[in-house]
Amino acid sequence: MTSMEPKAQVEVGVLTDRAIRRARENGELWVEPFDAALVRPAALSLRLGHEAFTLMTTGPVDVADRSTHPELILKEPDARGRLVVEPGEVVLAPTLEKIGLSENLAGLVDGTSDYARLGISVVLCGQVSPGFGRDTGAVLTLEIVNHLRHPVLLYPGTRICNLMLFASSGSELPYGDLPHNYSSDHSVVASRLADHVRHN
Ligand SMILES: Nc1ccn([C@H]2C[C@H](O)[C@@H](COP(=O)(O)OP(=O)(O)OP(=O)(O)O)O2)c(=O)n1
Repeated sequence: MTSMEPKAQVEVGVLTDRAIRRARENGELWVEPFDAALVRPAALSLRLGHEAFTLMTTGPVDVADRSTHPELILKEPDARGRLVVEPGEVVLAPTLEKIGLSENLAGLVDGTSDYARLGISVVLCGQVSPGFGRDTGAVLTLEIVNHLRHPVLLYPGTRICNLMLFASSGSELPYGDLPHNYSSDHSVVASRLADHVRHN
């Protein structure tokens, strides 16, 4: 992808379907792979990627101490390519799409209501900063939790969350310029919290 310099003005407020398509056309928004059916009335849907990791703890987690953080254990799909999530398990999985936002856009990502109604949380409603993925594109990381008493089977490659996009007034320090950022991640990356949490 080419670097995204702030270009034409995007519409103010939440980007609706027409504005999302326009933002893609004028380079404010980059999505790969893109499917026109992902564009919703006021959001861009994203699909579950093909890799998943379970968060495995062996003891208490001190957020400031990386050695205590949960380990990311790769999960194999079942024989039919489905992702099995056990009750109470926390699974990190990338979106299928890599996205890139110019400095003029910000986003909020949340699971779709279809999943919430089944007792499955997909993401802890994350904010996506202006400039996220601007240089190379980056996946978003989903934190999938099964709140039911039995396993659930998920289908990689299918729609799982919605990214609401907002026109911003242009960030002075875009996310990709911050240290310790997730702006070039092409797969799930463990929490970097230990790098910047304050030790008292
Ligand atoms: N489910 C999500 C939500 C967000 N992000 C990406 C987009 C955000 O721009 C970036 C950082 O999100 P944070 O909420 O951690 O924002 P901070 O501003 O605190 O960034 P950091 O923690 O990297 O300093 O991670 C993600 O990959 N998956």
